[in-house]
Amino acid sequence: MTNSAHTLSTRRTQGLRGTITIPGDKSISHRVAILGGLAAGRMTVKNYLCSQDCLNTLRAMQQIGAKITPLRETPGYGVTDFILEGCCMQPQAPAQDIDCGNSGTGMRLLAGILAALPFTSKLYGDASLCSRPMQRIIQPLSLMGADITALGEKPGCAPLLIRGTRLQPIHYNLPMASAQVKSAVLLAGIFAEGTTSVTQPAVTRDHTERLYAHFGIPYTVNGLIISTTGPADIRAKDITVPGDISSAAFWLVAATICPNSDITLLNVGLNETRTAVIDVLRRMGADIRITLRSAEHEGEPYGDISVRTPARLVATDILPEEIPNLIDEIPILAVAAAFAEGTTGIRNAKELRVKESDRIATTAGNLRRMGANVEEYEDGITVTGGAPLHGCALPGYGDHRIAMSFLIAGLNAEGTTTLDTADAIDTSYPGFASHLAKLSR
Ligand SMILES: O=C(O)C1=C[C@@H](OP(=O)(O)O)[C@@H](O)[C@H](O)C1
Ligand SMILES: C=C(OP(=O)(O)O)C(=O)O
Repeated sequence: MTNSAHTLSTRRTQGLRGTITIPGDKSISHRVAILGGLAAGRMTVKNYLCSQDCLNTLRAMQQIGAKITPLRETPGYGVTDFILEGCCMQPQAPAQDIDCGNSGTGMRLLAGILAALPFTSKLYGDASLCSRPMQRIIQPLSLMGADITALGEKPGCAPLLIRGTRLQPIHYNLPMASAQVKSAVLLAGIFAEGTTSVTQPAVTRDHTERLYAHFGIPYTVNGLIISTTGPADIRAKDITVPGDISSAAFWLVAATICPNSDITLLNVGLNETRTAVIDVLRRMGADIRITLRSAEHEGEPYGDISVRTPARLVATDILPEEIPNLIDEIPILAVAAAFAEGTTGIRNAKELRVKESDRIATTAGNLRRMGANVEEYEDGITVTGGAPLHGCALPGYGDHRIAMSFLIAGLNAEGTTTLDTADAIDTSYPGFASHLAKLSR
């Protein structure tokens, strides 16, 4: 691997070897900052993800009154362990506008609580975030009585001006399988008097619900309907964040497509609403072994994963119900598909068009540039494997998952693969480059 300003490059490896510890889960870290930052009391947070997205959410909570005391700092990475003292539901108005950076999760979840707090706040982000749809949270929150104005150049987009007010409970039918929208409504529901519920069209990641159990916030799950009853108290309680399976996914694929690989990933979250990537890779023939360390550790299962190069890789169709549970892993799964015999179908995934980049277009475009056979559809792609990939200079589109996916593709491609805007990787996986260097030595 080579490295300059904002580009990173990879070349064909002799195989990946070694053991790494996967950094904290991004989705859980955002939610711990928000709920812990509102809670009554002090809690110890361990293994928080020190990525730009999650640091922005933590800073937002500090702006409204949460306090942080660092406990452990990993040089070059950040403070993963700290004491978080919540504002005990008595937040203060932020002195400055709140920067959500590149994070859809941060902005949408924060909007859910700020809509109910007794002050005006403004959420902004980078160019990518300010082009992503916010109407999907403005609509249900407005039904609850929220006063949110989208100030962006693009209609329905950030910056968001939020004038906090008293909210009413609602029942909301989620029009898309989005854990962010579900969570924004459920977070607002903590403040509304009565029962707020959300019916999701398919199972989406359930970290919000698990954290409600952890922090003593009332909630029920009845099939696809999740309900909470407010106003609720939040009791501070220590927590350790498991490793992020969406970050582990890059190595699951790397050790599957590169001959002579044998790696172990420690401390990976194995919540079943997140593990569809493992099911799909196993169907394709990947040799993945799991050692469960704990079936329920503070509400989330986690374990170690060993991966080694399989004999052969075959195509599969990703099922519609699997899509929400591997939505962020689709670019790297598409890379795996380029190494599989046959045609892999990835459809029913039009949500990918509104991520940090249009991931249908950016994944298809970069695979084609490397020589893969790809068909693009409105709701996904098909990839026919077998054509050898060749390295080239590729756009990263400022999208962390696109940059990491194609750096992994470069590990089994002819020549050099270079990604621009690779600094975006810090959005979710600071330490990716050093893990790459460690495993592919
Ligand atoms: O709730 C969350 O933490 C997330 C939900 C997903 O987004 P959607 O809810 O928009 O599908 C995912 O893409 C994102 O990285 C994190
Ligand atoms: C889509 C992602 O995150 P967010 O929506 O929080 O920006 C992601 O991490 O791939």
